[in-house]
Amino acid sequence: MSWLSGDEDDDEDDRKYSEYDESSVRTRPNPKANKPRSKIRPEHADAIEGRVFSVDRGRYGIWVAEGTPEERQIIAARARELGRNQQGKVSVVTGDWVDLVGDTSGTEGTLARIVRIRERRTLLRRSADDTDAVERIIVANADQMLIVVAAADPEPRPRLVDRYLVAAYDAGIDPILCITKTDLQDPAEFLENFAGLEFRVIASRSDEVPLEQLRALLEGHTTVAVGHSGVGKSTLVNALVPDANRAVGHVNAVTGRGRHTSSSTISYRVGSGWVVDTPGVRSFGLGHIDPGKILSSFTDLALLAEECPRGCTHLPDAPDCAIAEAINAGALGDVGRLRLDSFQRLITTLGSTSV
Ligand SMILES: Nc1nc2c(ncn2[C@@H]2O[C@H](COP(=O)(O)OP(=O)(O)OP(=O)(O)O)[C@@H](O)[C@H]2O)c(=O)[nH]1
Ligand SMILES: [Zn+2]
Repeated sequence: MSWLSGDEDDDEDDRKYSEYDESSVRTRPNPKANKPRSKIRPEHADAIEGRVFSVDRGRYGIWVAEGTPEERQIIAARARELGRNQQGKVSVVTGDWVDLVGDTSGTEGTLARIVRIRERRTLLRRSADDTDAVERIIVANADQMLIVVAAADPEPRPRLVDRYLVAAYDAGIDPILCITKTDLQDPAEFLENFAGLEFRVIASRSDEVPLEQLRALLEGHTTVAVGHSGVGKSTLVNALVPDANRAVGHVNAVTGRGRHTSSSTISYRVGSGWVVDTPGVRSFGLGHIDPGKILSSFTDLALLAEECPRGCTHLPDAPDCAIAEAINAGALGDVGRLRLDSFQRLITTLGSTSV
């Protein structure tokens, strides 16, 4: 865990955390890096690509030619040829890169067709609850998760943050923790819960939103924002996104539909980055998650686990767990114990018995 700050005074903290802070420098500077490439098949060779920013009852709002003079928003529907998979219709979700044919002019009243979904780089999913193995996709191609939690009012719950972390690690998405309402409470004590984890932390208060730091974090990335109701997520997004950038407004003007009635996400453009807000996501079940993937997000622990007995749970009561043995022998220094504790807490979150 590392604090992010524009403040020079924090150099000391940076040094303190630097030994286990490798993930915070794992940035992806190339703004196009989260755009998966795939070969255009011969059919629809004239298709153009675009990125889905809204989903509303079978109509998809799509940005095309982003960052060029031809940049525009268009509305599209699914082409029949998109087909079905075992779960039913192949779904197009916010964040998907798609290939489009038909009228792609973006002129009012026109409709393009989505003929292909490009390979997804990440997929953030949830189940209705922890026992439900049916997964729902929240967003495709996000590479960061902004976990918004209030320092107080509502009282922060470490277990809830754990759940978001599990979902992020499972999806291969970098978590960032944003603590709001720091005017009400010093978040230091709460943050001790995460001392063994590698993620970036940013503090915010509504009278002093750290806009520059946030914009720098979001630039060039697709960031999905999650948080419990009342934590101040809207306040944060409102400060970050002037009304004019709200992509969703344009779609409503074209379709004449009510404001994001049935969509559970709303996307905003911030510089060359995207923020996908999830106000409609009420629960975050983890029934679909594979605990093995959580371990692989802890690369240092995963390496030690190679020596574990088959079927090792890596939990405190696991006999001969090689991770625990190595850490007790000082393998990862002082932070090793904290990391193992955090990892164990996360997999216990899943109620899993085997990793
Ligand atoms: N003291 C303090 N209050 C804040 C801060 N940020 C937001 N609030 C207040 O907290 C309440 C909830 O803020 P919202 O931004 O609506 O929270 P939200 O997470 O979007 O919640 P939902 O709209 O329910 O999803 C509002 O009354 C805000 O004025 C902050 O930094 N400090
Ligand atoms: Zn083990």
